[in-house]
Amino acid sequence: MSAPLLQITDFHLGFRTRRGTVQAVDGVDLVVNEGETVGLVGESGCGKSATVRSILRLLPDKVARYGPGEIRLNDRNVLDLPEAEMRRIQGGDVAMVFQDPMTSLNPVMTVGDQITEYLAAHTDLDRAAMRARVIELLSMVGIPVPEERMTWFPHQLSGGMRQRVMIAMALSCEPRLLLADEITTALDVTLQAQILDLLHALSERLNTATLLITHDLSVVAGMTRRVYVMYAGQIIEEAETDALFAAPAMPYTWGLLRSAPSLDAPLTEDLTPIEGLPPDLAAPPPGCRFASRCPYRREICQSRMPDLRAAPDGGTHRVRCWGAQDVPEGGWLIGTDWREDTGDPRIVADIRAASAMAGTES
Ligand SMILES: Nc1ncnc2c1ncn2[C@@H]1O[C@H](COP(=O)(O)OP(=O)(O)OP(=O)(O)O)[C@@H](O)[C@H]1O
Repeated sequence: MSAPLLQITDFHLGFRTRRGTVQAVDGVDLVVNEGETVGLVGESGCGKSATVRSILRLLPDKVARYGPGEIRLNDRNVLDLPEAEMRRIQGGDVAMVFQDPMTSLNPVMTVGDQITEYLAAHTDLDRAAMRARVIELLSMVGIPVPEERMTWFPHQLSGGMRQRVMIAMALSCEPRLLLADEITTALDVTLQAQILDLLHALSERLNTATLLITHDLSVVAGMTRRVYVMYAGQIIEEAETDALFAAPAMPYTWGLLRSAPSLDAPLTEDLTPIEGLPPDLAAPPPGCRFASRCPYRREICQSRMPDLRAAPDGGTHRVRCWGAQDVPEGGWLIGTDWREDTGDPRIVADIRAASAMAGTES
């Protein structure tokens, strides 16, 4: 069997700060296969961006310390590649789209010139062919009258249009892997759905694998087949997306589901945020990193870190939680029905609704 397109193995990343090393990524394993769309979900500050930017080595050299661990792209460890080779990969095999197109687009260049410049750096098309390609790309992402819009500056376009331009640019060289970091966070709900639909359609058409990074679990429903949930620098749960929605095995994931707006709930319904704050990554606690916020914590949770192991529903579902593992050290603290034991029918109903949504749309 050939190696996965992207294989991250026991990857660590530290930031040097005056307070010591902030261990932003702490032993992450993650795989994206050719043509596959995978989600990476977690609250702000959990290390999603740090993980994803490490794939292209985009973090500031002065403060970032990569490793130990490996990030293999096409079976080559990017952490060992020379700078020139990394530049070839950026925008070639791998492209990235960020949350805020205004900071990624040049405000004093027309969008047409920016895409042309990108194409010139990565292809050997002549000027006429590049112009035709720019028009084709803009119309591919649904920008009307592309011949005219390519002469516009970023500030003349709406937020949704700017995000479409970024997607056009990222896909212009038909990358094998697209890294999409919170690309819909700044958009309203209707635009979010449009951009996600567009990305879904284009990545299928071009057979581009996508790593979709978001703090919002509802974004991955219907978009991804598999999802990784990250917390305080670690993967704490991974599963097929519909399995995760049907039976989140870790109280943190369950909390994320409760705090995400459910598409069919009335707008007046309160969301339930997860109480408390993540730990300081410069001095993480010895046990489970979610323990201080977890309503189900026991002694072992605070003193010993659980490994990522098979979840109760089996298959490829894995979870880093003492309460959801069948282990002699103290598993089944919570019991298999703990999600329903809370007596809050709304929570269970929400999980079921989300699961049904994932089931119908995946
Ligand atoms: N340049 C830096 N120097 C020091 N610490 C940093 C730096 N960049 C990020 N961090 C820290 O690393 C941790 C992970 O940050 P990261 O940006 O990867 O999180 P995230 O999950 O992507 O959140 P967000 O969605 O808000 O970007 C955080 O604790 C953050 O404060």
